[in-house]
Amino acid sequence: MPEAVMGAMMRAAEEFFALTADEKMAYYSNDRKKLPRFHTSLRNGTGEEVLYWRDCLKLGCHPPEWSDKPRGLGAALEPYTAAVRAAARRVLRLAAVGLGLEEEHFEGSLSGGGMMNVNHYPPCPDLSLTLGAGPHCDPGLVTVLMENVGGGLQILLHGDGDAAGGGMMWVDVDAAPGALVLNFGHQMQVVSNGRLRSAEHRVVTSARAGRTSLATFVWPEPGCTVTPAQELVLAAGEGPLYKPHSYGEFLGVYLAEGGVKESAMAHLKH
Ligand SMILES: O=C(O)CCC(=O)C(=O)O
Ligand SMILES: [Fe+2]
Repeated sequence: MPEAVMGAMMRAAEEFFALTADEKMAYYSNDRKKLPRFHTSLRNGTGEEVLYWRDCLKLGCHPPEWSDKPRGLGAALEPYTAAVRAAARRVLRLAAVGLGLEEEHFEGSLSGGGMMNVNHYPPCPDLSLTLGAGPHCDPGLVTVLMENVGGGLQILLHGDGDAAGGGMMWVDVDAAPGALVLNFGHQMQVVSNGRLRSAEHRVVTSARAGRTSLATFVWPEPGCTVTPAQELVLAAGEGPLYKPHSYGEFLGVYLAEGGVKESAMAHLKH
């Protein structure tokens, strides 16, 4: 992806979070369906042991639109979204071939939807009290992530079950400067009938520096019915692990469940 396209988008995101609180709050809403929407501190509530320190601007990508301050955001959004979708399409074609499916399997309405999280995690003086974002999987097919400061994103590794903690541990995603990070979401696990798993991830805070990240989600159109790929189900003779479902309906359930992998996937299992 052209560095100028990535740089302009990141600068615009940083400028948004540098606006006054009043300017940002013009977009504040608790209505999960609204776009664009500014919100803060994922799942912060009473009785939780950890506080989530994140501000987030949620943007629609179809079409990408922004006409307010900062002006650079409106100009940067379209070329960035187009480049990200092109990168995601390449990865989806490779994934399809790797799974033994037609190269075009994910094209069309299966990958025709999406949106973007523009995230900002302020620096935090006491890391034991906060997370940037709690453990979750993304709901769609693939997420393309760009960050301005390395470090913060962690992924849950599933070991062999012998190690302490049941073989699970959080590991840092150590991306090279300027690299994009891609992770699969729930719908990839469904289509691949469990061969490619949705990746559980979280974000830890830093005492030194704030961090801005852009997560662009590529997912099915809301009216699309998602099923495990027939070829995979038949080839393995194993039966479909997941039920056919409307993506729009699943997204409603996912948002209500707060991103916990088991409860979201329980709605899809046969
Ligand atoms: O900031 C990050 O590295 C991850 C953000 C994320 O997981 C999300 O927006 O879904
Ligand atoms: Fe995520």
